[in-house]
Amino acid sequence: GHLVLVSRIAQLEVELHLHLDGAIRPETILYFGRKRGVPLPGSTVDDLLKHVSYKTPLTLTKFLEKFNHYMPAIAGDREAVRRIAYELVETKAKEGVIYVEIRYSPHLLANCHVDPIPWGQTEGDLTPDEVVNLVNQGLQDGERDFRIKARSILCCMRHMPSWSPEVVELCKKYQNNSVVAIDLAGDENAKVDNASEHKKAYEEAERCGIHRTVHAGEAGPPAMIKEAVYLLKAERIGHGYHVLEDPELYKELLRAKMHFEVCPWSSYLTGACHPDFGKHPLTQFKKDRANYSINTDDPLIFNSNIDKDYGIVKDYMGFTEEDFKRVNINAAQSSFLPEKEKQELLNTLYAAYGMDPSAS
Ligand SMILES: O=c1[nH]cnc2c1ncn2[C@@H]1O[C@H](CO)[C@@H](O)[C@H]1O
Repeated sequence: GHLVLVSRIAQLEVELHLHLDGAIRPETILYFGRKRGVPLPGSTVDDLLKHVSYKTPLTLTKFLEKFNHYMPAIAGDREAVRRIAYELVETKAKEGVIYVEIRYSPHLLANCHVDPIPWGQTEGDLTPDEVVNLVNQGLQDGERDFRIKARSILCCMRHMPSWSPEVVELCKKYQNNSVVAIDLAGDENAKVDNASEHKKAYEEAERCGIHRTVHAGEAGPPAMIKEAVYLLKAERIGHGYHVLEDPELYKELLRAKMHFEVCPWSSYLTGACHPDFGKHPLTQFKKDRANYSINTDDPLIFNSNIDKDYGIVKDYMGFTEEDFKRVNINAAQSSFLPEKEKQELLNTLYAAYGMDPSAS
């Protein structure tokens, strides 16, 4: 009878690590490819996904090449940039996410005032600044229509230190107008000459009260995490799996309650972790009651959604409903929202989870 309806605890989620350009609907890529006459590797959703998504581990470097297949259809188009942001909020709302931080590189969606112009585009008139404006509009329209909260994080790219000064300037210009933080994404094993530009950008972010996260220790060694924390003053670590190879550092970060943005299915497909989920760093994080969230990362390329990642940790790592509550409370606590909004988010979760706020 009707009692069955209450048997499943309504699980509301908080997602902190999600790439806008790794979460585009294939239908939207096909639409803009056709509309703009940009050739794509397939003309149906299935064909396109055959090239863009995959099921067995690649290297991080090979995974990052997947973006080449479809970004030319989206980058440089105002309507497309605004729409992918809007649609991602809709997708997340349908998955039960009530607060999401969406990250992207403004430069990788632009076709002017960016050097080099990405994806082999011819020069146009969409600047990184206007990209941020368009994404903000999409996110804000999505928040209104789908009644969840969405904020954004602007990415510096490891291999493009020359873009980083503008990334932090855009964070400042749009601070708390959707934008809450700066990130450093891309291939952490790539050799970079001008890495001091990243450091300068992060110093400026700290000076201006802009929150900081860094992709580190995903495919790279624990030294990258050290650098992220102590040099770049990261408040959260994107992935961070390889922290376990430096027990001293791990102990320090546990003590400091450093937040790890864990992406289970992503970590399998990028070859970041041992393919046996029973040996995944998350099992250790769980034992140690570390501070972490569970995230999808690039659901287009990983052909996934939040249920996939929750399913993996439930089936292979023994996560229970109670564990998921704690994960999401930690995520909310480590979110980059201003204090008052963070409290509101926490209160919403406590109420939904039937928890006493003072008991956590
Ligand atoms: O798992 C990841 N590790 C490192 N970089 C990534 C990952 N997923 C996406 N990006 C990079 O971040 C850019 C901005 O969103 C993407 O274009 C991609 O190059």
